[in-house]
Amino acid sequence: MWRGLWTLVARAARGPRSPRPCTRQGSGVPVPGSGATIFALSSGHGRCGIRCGIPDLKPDSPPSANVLRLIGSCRFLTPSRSLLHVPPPRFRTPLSTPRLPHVLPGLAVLCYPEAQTDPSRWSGRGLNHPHAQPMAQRRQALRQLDGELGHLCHGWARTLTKALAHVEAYIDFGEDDNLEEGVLEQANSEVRELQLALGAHLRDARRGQRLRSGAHVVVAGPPNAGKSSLVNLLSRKPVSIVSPEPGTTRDVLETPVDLAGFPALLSDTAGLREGAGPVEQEGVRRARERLEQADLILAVLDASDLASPSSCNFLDTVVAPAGAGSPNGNSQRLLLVLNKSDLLPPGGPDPSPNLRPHLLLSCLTGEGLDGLLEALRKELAEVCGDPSTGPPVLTRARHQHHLQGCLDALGHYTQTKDLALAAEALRLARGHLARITGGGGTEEILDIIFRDFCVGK
Ligand SMILES: Nc1nc2c(ncn2[C@@H]2O[C@H](COP(=O)(O)OP(=O)(O)OP(=O)(O)O)[C@@H](O)[C@H]2O)c(=O)[nH]1
Ligand SMILES: [Mg+2]
Repeated sequence: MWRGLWTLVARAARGPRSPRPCTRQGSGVPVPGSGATIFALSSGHGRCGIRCGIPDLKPDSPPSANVLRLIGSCRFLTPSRSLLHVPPPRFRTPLSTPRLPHVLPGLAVLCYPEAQTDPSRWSGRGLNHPHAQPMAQRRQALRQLDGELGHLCHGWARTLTKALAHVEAYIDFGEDDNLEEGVLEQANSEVRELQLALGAHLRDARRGQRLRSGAHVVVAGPPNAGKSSLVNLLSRKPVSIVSPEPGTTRDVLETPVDLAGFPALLSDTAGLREGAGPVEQEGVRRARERLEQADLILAVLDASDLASPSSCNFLDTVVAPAGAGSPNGNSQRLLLVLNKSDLLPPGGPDPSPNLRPHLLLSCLTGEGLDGLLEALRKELAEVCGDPSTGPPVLTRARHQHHLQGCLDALGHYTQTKDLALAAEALRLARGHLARITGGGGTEEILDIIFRDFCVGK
């Protein structure tokens, strides 16, 4: 299988855009040629890929050891699965990552369908899946890899181990060895602080999930406002049919996109209006359903047609409630976009001074797109959590599961009156953290007991 892979790599590298030949690196079996190809296995939802690049080999500067080690570890591809060669010009470039300083823009991408690998093994090393690597995801993954979340968990684990050791010491030596007063109270207060910290962190978990899977951004508005044009503009591909005929889009069309550095699932929807035929009505029903699930609504109106009944109806039924907050207290995020600004008189007054804050855009000319992307970046940073500023968020279900298990066990600790059961709850809690951080063995507990108390001496 590797021979086949390398043949493809070498063939890609020998193409017209890649004058340099390749040699195999990392596994010891050379591929004819004098240069060197570095590739990186990467993965994402549903498929993964291999990205190839020619390293910038300076005479006294070999490719980084990281690269070579990764090549040696590419063990997820199995011979039974076929490789799909995506030829130029569909290269995914540039291949510039902080961890691979020697790799130049990629020569080829070998996409590998239906990979059943654990994405977390590869994403975040600067080698993410070629179609799913918005900056925010990459930053978040790098921060997790660099250990920010790890440091946090290790800190919690240390606190918990100490509390457990002190409770154990109290049970085993409390009467005979005259442990200092307040040992239990101290453990209780540390556990309470830990509960607060874990609870706060877990509340961020949904944001982490959005960062991993993409925020749901729904484009909605009255017919003919330019919703599909906007979806095509943001996704930079013709996802939806655009036509001057109102009611062109009738179903929900989804496309994954990188929106201002954040991963998002962008949905185009049918124009909201009453009294259309049954097919369009079904489209409208689906659009409304999708709106309810949106993390962020991109509400699009025709700036030159704000007084039409469909525009007014949309403002009343979708835009106003989102701004005012829903009955259950969760107001939906919404960005109001007035499209077709090119149809307004140049330099004229704002067409709608009484509307809530809005952005003027022309999908036709692209004017206003930068402002929209900046507004999207701010909104999505709120929705997903901005990995460059906020605390590291939980993007992995496994971490979330164990932190929740730890928190539940701490809840039992605080509730039970039986000291033996309380210690068992702490042990359980520590076990959950150990699944993330490792450690948590008996030696650690004993070390703390003998360090902190004058027992058995
Ligand atoms: N002048 C101008 N025309 C635009 C602009 N954006 C879209 N259009 C035109 O408006 C018409 C409708 O655009 P669509 O993107 O199909 O609108 P839609 O909201 O998806 O329409 P439905 O799917 O029917 O609800 C098309 O003829 C577009 O070319 C714009 O910024 N300026
Ligand atoms: Mg449309």
